[in-house]
Amino acid sequence: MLRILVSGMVAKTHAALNGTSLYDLRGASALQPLQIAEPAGRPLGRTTVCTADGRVLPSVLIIGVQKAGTTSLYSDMRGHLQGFTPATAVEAGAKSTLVKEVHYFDKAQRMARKGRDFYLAHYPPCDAAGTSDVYGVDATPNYLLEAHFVAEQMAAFFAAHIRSVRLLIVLRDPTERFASFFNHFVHTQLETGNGYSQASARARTPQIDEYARHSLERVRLCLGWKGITETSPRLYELCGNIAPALKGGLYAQQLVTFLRFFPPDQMMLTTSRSYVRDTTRAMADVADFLGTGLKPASRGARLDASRQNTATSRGVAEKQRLSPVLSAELDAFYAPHTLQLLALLKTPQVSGSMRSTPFHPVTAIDPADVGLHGPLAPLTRRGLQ
Ligand SMILES: Nc1ncnc2c1ncn2[C@@H]1O[C@H](COP(=O)(O)OS(=O)(=O)O)[C@@H](OP(=O)(O)O)[C@H]1O
Repeated sequence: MLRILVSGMVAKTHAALNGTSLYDLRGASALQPLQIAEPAGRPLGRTTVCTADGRVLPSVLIIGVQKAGTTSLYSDMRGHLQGFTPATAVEAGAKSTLVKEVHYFDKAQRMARKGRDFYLAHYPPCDAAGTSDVYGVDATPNYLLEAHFVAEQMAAFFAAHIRSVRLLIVLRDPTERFASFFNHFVHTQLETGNGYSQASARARTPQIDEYARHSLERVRLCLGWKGITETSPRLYELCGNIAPALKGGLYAQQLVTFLRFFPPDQMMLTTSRSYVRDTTRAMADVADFLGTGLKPASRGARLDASRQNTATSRGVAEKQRLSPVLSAELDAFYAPHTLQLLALLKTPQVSGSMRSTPFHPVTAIDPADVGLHGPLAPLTRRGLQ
């Protein structure tokens, strides 16, 4: 099964590595200027932004990290923040009325075929939403993972109104994230039989160590083809697609890509460990960042810190754990990239304005929360741009 997976990835990756664009968005309505009722370039504030046809413009985007607790964060924000309007599924045939992941900016074909109106149709009319203080939200954690494509599309979509957007990111120890991603993937395959029968999926369930080893091997092969080293900041861009599970933890380059388009004062970071350690504080920080208030705690209401959406919790598949050896190998693989992340967060342009909580100021970040164990090597910004 691993081979089936890998060959699919390779086909995609070859297209990406050869520099060919898989999709052509020219002429798509996705790229036409967005018409907003208010003057362009309004500063960050706490009033609803309405499109010219009277819809709430999504302005709060939880862009990552996939498998870092974004479902809990989204749920807590819905339950505890004032004026927080989730996306509503108005697509014909949609079964649910609430959507966490709209998946627009990461789906080139969807953007090209369905266009901007499809995206905006997920948000309520301003009249219905109330007079002010309403934030449309799109919580699609894949956006950060696919930063090289998404950031530019998103910036083009918001265009002159880019200052209305706030981006939230939860970081997680990349090795832990890798394991969570793997278990999620196995669970999805077993549940849906995606691409092959459930029986055959069960018989061929990949083992997490084998998968990790294979991912590392494939990336190393790619590094050879590309003539770069394992510590290169270009690894994400040049070899990321060859091993999506590994790519997900290369946070520095994902953030750098977004920072090319979005000012850091519109971005807020937290870590899953910090969020779980003190969820109430994290939520207060999110409220502060968005300029909104916390809803008065209703009786029985509680933050969602205990929520787990693992494969095991749904009883579908047993969650696999990495062996200490593979866990250490992944830690070593990620270490230079995490050092780049910490260096990025300490650069004056970023640390001076990015809302990083609860490790504010940025220098107070606990390296262990993002997977760095042991003494820190001197931080370097080299090659980050
Ligand atoms: N409150 C809280 N406390 C501890 N752990 C939590 C919490 N909320 C989410 N999680 C863990 O986060 C993982 C799921 O992350 P996401 O919700 O971002 O997944 S997804 O990308 O939306 O599929 C998944 O991690 P794993 O259990 O390691 O798979 C969840 O268990």
